[in-house]
Amino acid sequence: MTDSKEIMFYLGIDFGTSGARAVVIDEHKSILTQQECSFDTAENWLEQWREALFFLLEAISIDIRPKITRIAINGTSGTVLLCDRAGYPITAPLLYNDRVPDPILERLSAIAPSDHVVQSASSSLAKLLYWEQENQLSKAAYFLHQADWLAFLLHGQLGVTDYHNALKLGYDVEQLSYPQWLQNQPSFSILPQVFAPGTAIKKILPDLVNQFHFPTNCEVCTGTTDSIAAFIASGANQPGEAVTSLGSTLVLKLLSETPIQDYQSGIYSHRFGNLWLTGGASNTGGAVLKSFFTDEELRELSTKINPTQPTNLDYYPLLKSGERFPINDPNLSPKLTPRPDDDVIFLQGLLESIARIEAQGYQKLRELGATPLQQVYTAGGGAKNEVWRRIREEYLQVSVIASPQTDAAYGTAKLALHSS
Ligand SMILES: Nc1ncnc2c1ncn2[C@@H]1O[C@H](COP(=O)(O)OP(=O)(O)O)[C@@H](O)[C@H]1O
Ligand SMILES: O=C(CO)[C@H](O)[C@H](O)COP(=O)(O)O
Repeated sequence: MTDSKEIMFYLGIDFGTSGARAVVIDEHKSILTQQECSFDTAENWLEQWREALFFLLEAISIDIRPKITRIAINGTSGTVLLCDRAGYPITAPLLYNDRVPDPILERLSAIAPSDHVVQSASSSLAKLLYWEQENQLSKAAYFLHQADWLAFLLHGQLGVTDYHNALKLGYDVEQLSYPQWLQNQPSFSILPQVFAPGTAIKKILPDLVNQFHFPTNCEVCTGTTDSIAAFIASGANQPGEAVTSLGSTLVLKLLSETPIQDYQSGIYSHRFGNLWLTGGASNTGGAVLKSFFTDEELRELSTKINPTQPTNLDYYPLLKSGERFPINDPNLSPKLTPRPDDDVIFLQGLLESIARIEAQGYQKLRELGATPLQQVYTAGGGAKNEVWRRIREEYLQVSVIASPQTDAAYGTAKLALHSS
């Protein structure tokens, strides 16, 4: 197989909550192919991720693969694992929504600043401390994020991450270094070295060149998180532009000239070039809708909703107690009653309530000094719901448009395209 010097394609792979997707683009950001697969069960995650990765590579046409010169992968933010010197996982991963037991929170508050984003039972650092307490670290050589480990399967390089994934581990994205309080921890030696998202790290492994016919100069880059990938996909790039991801969870990201950090409301800021992606992730979202309705029912029932007649049902849709944003309260209870007999009205109440939480989130960002909201793009499974878009426009009082591209994998392919 000869390497192609003229034509260069870029592959982005998104590992979301319910499945994985791959998108290949050319230098003009036009999509050449899209592939996807879903995860079958909520167990054996590492095996499922590995299989999904290689399934997606195989699914990309043999005509396209030899021209892919850069690959980047995004994962869910806060999904982490421990592995040994050879990259073999020595624990099952802890997922983005897994929570550590309460005593770990006391350890966290003893070592990290009180208003830091790591002060959460689901932060990456909380998970590291949990494993430390469980005596897992003596066998571990590397603490990695999901995206780091999947990239390792392609380039063979361990101990590397990006500063989007590393934020919830405690990496200081303003100073671009690990803070001293983290460097003082005994587990510091197993933390990954941090690069800008989309940095080319290493060429793809020779075995994979042979197996999949990638060019020998194909580089694997550092990745990002799923929500930031969806933001990049949207094309939003001006302060005041925001992307709401209506996936399993509700995630808000507003591009701001100033970073915002507020523990009480679960707000934090990712570095985004010279700007800041401010926002937070709520536990409400599509997973709650899915617990009541199939996708088909959501589509059907939504067409019967009259958005000009609000229900005034005041729900707080959660699968279980605990909220992160716009109220950071691990004990906040779900509120899903009263349930009307008519499913159309019930769904409308759920959609309105999630829209209200979204509006409260943007309002909070404004109060704390973020660049005022101008326009909202929408990504994720809920983006295709037109009646929800209209309901949300009412609550947000700015225009709400479906992202021209909503696929996180497309955003990650763009990251690979712009990589250094
Ligand atoms: N028509 C619809 N209206 C609102 N939500 C929907 C609709 N169809 C699917 N969803 C929601 O989209 C979610 C899946 O979105 P997706 O972006 O694939 O999530 P993730 O990658 O976070 O798992 C599901 O939880 C489902 O409830
Ligand atoms: O619910 C989540 C699944 O990944 C994350 O918490 C959400 O994506 C936000 O994380 P980040 O701001 O780091 O991208």
